[in-house]
Amino acid sequence: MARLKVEHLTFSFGYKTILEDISFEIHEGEVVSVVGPSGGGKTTLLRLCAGLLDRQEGTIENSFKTQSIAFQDPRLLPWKNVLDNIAFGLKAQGVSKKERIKRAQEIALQFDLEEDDFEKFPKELSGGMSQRVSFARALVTQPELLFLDEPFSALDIGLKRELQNHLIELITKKEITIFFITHDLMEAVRLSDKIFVLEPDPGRIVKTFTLDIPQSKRDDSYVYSETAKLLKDPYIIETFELE
Ligand SMILES: Nc1ncnc2c1ncn2[C@@H]1O[C@H](COP(=O)(O)OP(=O)(O)OP(=O)(O)O)[C@@H](O)[C@H]1O
Repeated sequence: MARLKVEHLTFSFGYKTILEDISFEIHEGEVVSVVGPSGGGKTTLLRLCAGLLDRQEGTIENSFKTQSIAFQDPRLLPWKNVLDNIAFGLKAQGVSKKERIKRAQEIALQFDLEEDDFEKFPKELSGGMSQRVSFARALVTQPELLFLDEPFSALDIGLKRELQNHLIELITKKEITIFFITHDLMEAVRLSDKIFVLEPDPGRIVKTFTLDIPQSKRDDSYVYSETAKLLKDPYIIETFELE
């Protein structure tokens, strides 16, 4: 079974230690989120795990065969149109041009992008549309492991829910493993099997919450009541400085 295994990871920018002695495992089919205050090192941890930053101390073993990432800012290629942006990762997989366009069109329509938008360039898109293109680009390659860095934060509630539901479908079909970071405890409760609390200065995982009910069965009242419980947890109170 594929897994991401992190052991004793410590990382500094210059003299500032950002992450200290982080260890955890993510197994195939799991959804794991990291919550914590701004500047606590969440993005740094995700970038290290995704191989976008060079490790300093500790080890990271990633045995997933394919992975992709969606960031908070969409990072689309300005010289490519919507479909070509979505299809970008498929080219590297050796998928034919015809098939790339077909798959990009299918996922674009699933994410409520319209045919009229397919030829548009990033500068012609709204923030929400760009987010959907970025999310579609990350999913079109059907990655085994998906890294998400606050991908829903700039979206309106309806769109956020729609994309979350799309992920929940993939999670329910056991088609994906997800590691994501968020400020939003409700989002973490809606989607995660495990939630790590990252306390800052330097970043350490101080608590892990486990949610046992399948994501597809978590209705709003479950999400609200579990989030309310989390908000009373001493580690959450301390980490987010709620008092
Ligand atoms: N390239 C860099 N060079 C120097 N310092 C950096 C760099 N990137 C991030 N940092 C610092 O590392 C710390 C952790 O940043 P990081 O972006 O990982 O936090 P975060 O928890 O993801 O924050 P946010 O939720 O605001 O995105 C911050 O103090 C930040 O200023």
